[in-house]
Amino acid sequence: MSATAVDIRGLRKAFGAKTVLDGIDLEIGRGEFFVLLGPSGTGKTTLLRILAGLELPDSGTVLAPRRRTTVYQEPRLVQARRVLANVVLGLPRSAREAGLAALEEVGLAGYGGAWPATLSGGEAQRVALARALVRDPELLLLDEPFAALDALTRLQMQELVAELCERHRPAVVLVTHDVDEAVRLADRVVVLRDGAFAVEQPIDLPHPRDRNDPAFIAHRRLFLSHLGVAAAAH
Ligand SMILES: Nc1ncnc2c1ncn2[C@@H]1O[C@H](COP(=O)(O)OP(=O)(O)OP(=O)(O)O)[C@@H](O)[C@H]1O
Repeated sequence: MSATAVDIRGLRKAFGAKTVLDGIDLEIGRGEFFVLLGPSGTGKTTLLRILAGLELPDSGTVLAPRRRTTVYQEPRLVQARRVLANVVLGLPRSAREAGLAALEEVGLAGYGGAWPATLSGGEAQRVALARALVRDPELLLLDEPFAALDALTRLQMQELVAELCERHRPAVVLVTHDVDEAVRLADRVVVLRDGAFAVEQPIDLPHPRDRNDPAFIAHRRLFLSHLGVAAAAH
């Protein structure tokens, strides 16, 4: 089995006259937690959509596992189906047990019969995670999955995702605007700017990571400076 989950070579993508991705090369290892940071409109979601098979590149090659799934900023639950039915949507009946186990893993044991409308934002996002988990993805694509949550729930969800990924070891691509989230979770971070990687940095710190650790702060500074934010202000 290859150690590489994702292999992108010379990827280019334009929308009309606007080149969004301009010759991207990227290899992501199995079980690697990879984070894409970048200012708004730099093509992070476009890269994720290409990895999901939802968008085609103009040129270049993209190899990604077929067993891949995306969690979005909003949970995208079917309101007319109960929670468990949402988790196993599109799967055979035999997936029910695995669906219940996935709900338990995300801290929602006993919620299978609930309706989505009765859930908090954080709970709904946990259901979206369970729906991803039950598919046992080799590649988990996370498109700002915590962005709509309050600060405390966001921290709890980051912890949960770190635990789940540690246990199941999918390759992960997380898109975020949150520098601390990137440093907290990533094995490697890139900052995407003007169609290319402005900086690429492994984060080799033990988990759980302490925001006050000088190494954490140094990474934060580096990424903020590449995002065009004055590091001194932080
Ligand atoms: N289907 C499309 N048609 C035309 N332009 C598009 C399309 N999809 C994306 N774009 C443009 O491509 C650029 C990159 O968009 P993308 O959503 O990938 O950026 P992003 O880095 O994810 O932004 P954000 O952080 O704000 O979500 C933007 O200028 C956007 O308007």
